[in-house]
Amino acid sequence: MMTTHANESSQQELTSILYLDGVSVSFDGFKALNNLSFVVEPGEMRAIIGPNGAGKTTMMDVITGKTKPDTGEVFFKGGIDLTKHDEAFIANLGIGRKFQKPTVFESQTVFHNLELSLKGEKGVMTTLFAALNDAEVARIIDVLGTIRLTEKAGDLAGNLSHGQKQWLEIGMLLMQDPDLLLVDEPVAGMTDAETEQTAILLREISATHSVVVVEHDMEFVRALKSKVTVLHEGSVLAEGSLDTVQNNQRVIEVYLGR
Ligand SMILES: Nc1ncnc2c1ncn2[C@@H]1O[C@H](COP(=O)(O)OP(=O)(O)OP(=O)(O)O)[C@@H](O)[C@H]1O
Repeated sequence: MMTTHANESSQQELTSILYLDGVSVSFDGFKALNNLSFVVEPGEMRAIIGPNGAGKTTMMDVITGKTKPDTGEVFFKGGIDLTKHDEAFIANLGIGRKFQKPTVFESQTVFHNLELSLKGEKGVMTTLFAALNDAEVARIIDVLGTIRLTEKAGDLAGNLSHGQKQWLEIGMLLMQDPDLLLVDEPVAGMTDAETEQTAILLREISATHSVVVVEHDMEFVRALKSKVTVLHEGSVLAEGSLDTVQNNQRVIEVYLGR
């Protein structure tokens, strides 16, 4: 008879939005990920924390197909084996990634940045001259509201504050309507007010999308009110509410207490 654990695992594999099991990645013999396993449920927001070098970026790289794991399983939406696909294909499957540094088109307006991100692979030249249909305009207006940039729609992206550029880039991801958003250190360099707004904004987004956020700022992580996974040396050290992991002795030793 199969063990209960195996049955539970395969059940989670089928119903989860993101499923990592036993994932290892080595660089020249150094294990950046070491038997990493965690599961994100549909509609969940998850914060990933951990010291420098814990493997957070490598984990994102594995999910988005930039790095192939040496061993382990990575599944999206139940049955899609992400280890079998490249980055472009995975992005089209509905996984949007926001890197730490914003990469908006500075010489274009906020509105146009969102327009250029519309799904449909129209190509930049076509998009520049194609008229938007009503549904597309409505969608851009909706996203402008979500990212708090309605008033800035006609401004050049280059004139936005650092925090607003981060929001615009989140908006550009939202235009593609991904099922899963991966957000890397969104509040680094933000003002306190922007950081607070970003937590509210991501919580709103998580009502309709699954979101994985990597972040060091504990006050921000608390404001996300999500389950937290602590990585250390390429594995999960602890998982649970922020209060639970903050009181975990091992977490205090390797990360929070330093
Ligand atoms: N391409 C690579 N070649 C060699 N070593 C690498 C490579 N990428 C990552 N590493 C190493 O793997 C480990 C994990 O790195 P990773 O960037 O995933 O950690 P991190 O948790 O994102 O750290 P940080 O919080 O500093 O961004 C580090 O020790 C890093 O030096």
